[in-house]
Amino acid sequence: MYNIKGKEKIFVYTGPDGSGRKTISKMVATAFDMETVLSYTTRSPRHYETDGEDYHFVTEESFKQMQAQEAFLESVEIDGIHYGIREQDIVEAFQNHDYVYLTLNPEGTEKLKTMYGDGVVRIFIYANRDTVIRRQKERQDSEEVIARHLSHYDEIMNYKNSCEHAFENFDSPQVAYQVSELIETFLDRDLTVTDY
Ligand SMILES: Nc1nc2c(ncn2[C@@H]2O[C@H](COP(=O)(O)OP(=O)(O)O)[C@@H](O)[C@H]2O)c(=O)[nH]1
Ligand SMILES: Nc1ncnc2c1ncn2[C@@H]1O[C@H](COP(=O)(O)OP(=O)(O)O)[C@@H](O)[C@H]1O
Repeated sequence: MYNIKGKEKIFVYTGPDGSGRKTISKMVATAFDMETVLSYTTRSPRHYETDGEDYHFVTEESFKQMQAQEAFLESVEIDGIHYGIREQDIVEAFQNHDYVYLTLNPEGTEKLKTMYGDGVVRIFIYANRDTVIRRQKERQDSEEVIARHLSHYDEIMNYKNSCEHAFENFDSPQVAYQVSELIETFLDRDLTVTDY
């Protein structure tokens, strides 16, 4: 297991699918020196996804091989699909950045929290059921994918109160601003005032 050092933090975005976790996390990351680590998954890419940009899409066989080599820091199976974060990717991300962010389901989030304690900050992003349905329809997820995601909605919402921070995502620029303010509080800035 990778040992988190000094100022290093893992910000984990969790919450219901379609609530806007990835959208918010990307908006926030533009303002800070933080990097994400893509998961490996055995599911096929959706029409709006690209290998190496959204996920590393791999076969069942390669995933199993990676598991056998204990390559994953954390991995889960959701509805028969495997997802995992490769430990070496985390090691490399921390070589150049103090902050790494991930988008995980509550099970994976909880595993990382147990491993790293204060090194992990959980940011729960949510929206009501109708809104997540509408957003998934807008990004043209299939009825089957939407139904699968909705079957987890209530259970995922139950995780909200366990997280350090929770934001309802109506207006993404506003939420991104609020999350950025939160991340600011972790920055170890030199607060000397300079007159120009
Ligand atoms: N624990 C864990 N969860 C993951 C990982 N990669 C993705 N997830 C989460 O797994 C859930 C299911 O993902 P999926 O249905 O493919 O929807 P997606 O969020 O649009 O990719 C989502 O909540 C993802 O954020 C991972 O490596 N580990
Ligand atoms: N505040 C918002 N208002 C309207 N649409 C949004 C908002 N936040 C995200 N979206 C859109 O909703 C969809 C789901 O967002 P995404 O970030 O992919 O969710 P998640 O990562 O939680 O599954 C995307 O098409 C995204 O552009």
